[in-house]
Amino acid sequence: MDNPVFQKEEALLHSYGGSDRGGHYYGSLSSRHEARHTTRETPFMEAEGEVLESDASQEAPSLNIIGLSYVVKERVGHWWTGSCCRSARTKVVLNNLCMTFATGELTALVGTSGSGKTSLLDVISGRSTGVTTGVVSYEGQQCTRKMMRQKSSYVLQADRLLPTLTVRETLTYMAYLKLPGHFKPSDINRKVQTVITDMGLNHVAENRIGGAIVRGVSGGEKRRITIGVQLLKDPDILLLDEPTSGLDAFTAHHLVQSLADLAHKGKLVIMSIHQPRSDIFRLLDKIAILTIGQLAFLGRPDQMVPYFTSVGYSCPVNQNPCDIYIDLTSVDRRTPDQEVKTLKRAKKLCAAFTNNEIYTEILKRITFGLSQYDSEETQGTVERVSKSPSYPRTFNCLLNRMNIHVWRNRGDCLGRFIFLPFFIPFIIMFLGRLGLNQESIQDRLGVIYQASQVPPYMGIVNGVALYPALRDLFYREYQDGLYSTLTFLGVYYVHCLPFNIISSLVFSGILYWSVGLNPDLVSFGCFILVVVMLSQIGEMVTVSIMGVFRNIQLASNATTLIFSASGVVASGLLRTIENMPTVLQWASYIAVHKYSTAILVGNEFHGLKFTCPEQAAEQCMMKGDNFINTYYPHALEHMTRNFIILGGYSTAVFILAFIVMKIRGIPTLH
Ligand SMILES: Nc1ncnc2c1ncn2[C@@H]1O[C@H](COP(=O)(O)OP(=O)(O)OP(=O)(O)O)[C@@H](O)[C@H]1O
Repeated sequence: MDNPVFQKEEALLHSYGGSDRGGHYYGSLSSRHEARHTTRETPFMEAEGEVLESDASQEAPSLNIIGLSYVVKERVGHWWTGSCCRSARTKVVLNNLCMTFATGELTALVGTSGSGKTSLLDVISGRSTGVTTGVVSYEGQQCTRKMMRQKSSYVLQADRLLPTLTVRETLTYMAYLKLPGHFKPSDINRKVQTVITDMGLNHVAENRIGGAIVRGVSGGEKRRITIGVQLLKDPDILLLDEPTSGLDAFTAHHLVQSLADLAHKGKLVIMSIHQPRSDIFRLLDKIAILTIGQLAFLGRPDQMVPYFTSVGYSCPVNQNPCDIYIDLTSVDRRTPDQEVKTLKRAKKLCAAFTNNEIYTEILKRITFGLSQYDSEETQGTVERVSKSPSYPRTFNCLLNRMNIHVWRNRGDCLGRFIFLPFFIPFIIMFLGRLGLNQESIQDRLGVIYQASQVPPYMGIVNGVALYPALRDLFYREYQDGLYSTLTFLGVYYVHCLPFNIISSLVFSGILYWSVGLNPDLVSFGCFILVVVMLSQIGEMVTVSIMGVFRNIQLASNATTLIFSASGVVASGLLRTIENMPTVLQWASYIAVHKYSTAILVGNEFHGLKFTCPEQAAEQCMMKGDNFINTYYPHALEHMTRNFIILGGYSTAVFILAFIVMKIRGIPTLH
């Protein structure tokens, strides 16, 4: 420990401290030693003596990982046991990794499924959910989640793009969300064009992305767009999880060639890949083989065969070394005997690597890299100050994107405008034109029941059709730190309002005058307002319930049940509320239909006079106001109050959707 450089490194690492949940998400060097899960020792001490002899002309590594362990908790048992009652099993996903990555290099993380490649990228990018110990540093400084989100961009395995937008539109909207507010539209267009050119997307720039039904760009082009989205911010570090998965050999080769070009232009690029073909292998600057969360090799591709040959595993002629050595380090879990045998071999290979001079050189480079930045100015954690776009710009951009998405999607658009009015012919056929005889009282109640039941259902249908795709995109963009949950829900609320107003106007306008409801213009206005509010409430309740149940089917069933129950129990149209059991009478107070029906009944019957056959005059309800006083006693005097409650409902369900999303959190996306 006499070595001055190493002492400084120790001091720097100790000063980081902190826990996984704090501002610094990697533990200190001391916690690394405590949390070590194997008996394998990192030969820091051997490296220490040689640090000052390290070749100073060597390029300083940028991203260093020192003694990184990552532990997650797995819940064991069936879901119905409840998450609180299920026992939790601790799983060590990454075990004491020491790695170094340099700017200007493309490094591939390879290894069999479950070896820890994605988890390592999650930890580096600051998206891990488990407990992390050890140190990740960039340019000599302890990384925080915030810092890594600013400096790095992470391309997930799955493309999450809106199928209705063109390639250029997708990148332009993302540029508005990602780039600082001082970027003018002309700067943004220039930036987007540069990314389109860099990613080789010029020939499809004006094409729609497309989806399962409408054919758009190819799978490889989608991958390039996803990568392009992450390049808009011009990140120092680009992380990619399986960028070639699902691509044919030719497209995969070209994609990796683009990544290598990017790296050679001055970026630090790390990608995970299952089993690179030999043509891809040749494009890599570094390769890391992971197995059982440990490092079996990290070095240049040309070091691989000599290294494995030196530990007793040569590569047959004309074979892809990657295929051979990934298989060699894999654990075969098909039979217990095979598992024991291959696990032993994998552990032996990991231990052998840590005793090899390539590994010692890695440790020297880590220490050398840390010493490069160990100056007064770079002490501590410095986070790049990045100006975000202004709130109105973000809001406007999201709103435009959502509206374009709906307008371009024939199904969503027709759903928004046509579903609600679609009910009109059915209701007209069923009831015909209302007169003012005694039977018309029952018929009017039928129209009121339909007018208060159908709009929330249409809200549910529209919410289920549109919201999930936008929510998936939101999860992705939220993880990139682009905007908040409140902004997303606010934009969704504002975007659906005009659609609900237009469809409610059409629905109410035709229905009201066709069947001949109360011909008073104020009553007509109140009728429209109730229909708009019910549509909006229906859609926002669906959004809230989809926050509770991420399963769309479950959420739509639950929302339908809620509104059915509300209509049956609280409208008073099927059974008078006073005749119901006390518990249901109380429950009706929280049901939206109690207030909407009272408004619609008061609105419809006020001032109407009904005819009555002379012989049955005593059983007749001659005045509409008498009907109101008998069955909805306070409907007229509480009209304003009921409207305020309905307005409060719209706000309450919005707040509920926000709270639910906050409590449920954002799922880890892959
Ligand atoms: N949050 C988590 N909860 C439970 N298990 C986890 C969690 N994160 C990772 N694991 C487990 O850790 C192991 C490594 O997962 P990881 O996704 O990193 O592997 P991988 O090498 O990327 O695999 P693949 O190539 O199949 O994507 C797996 O067994 C996985 O189930």
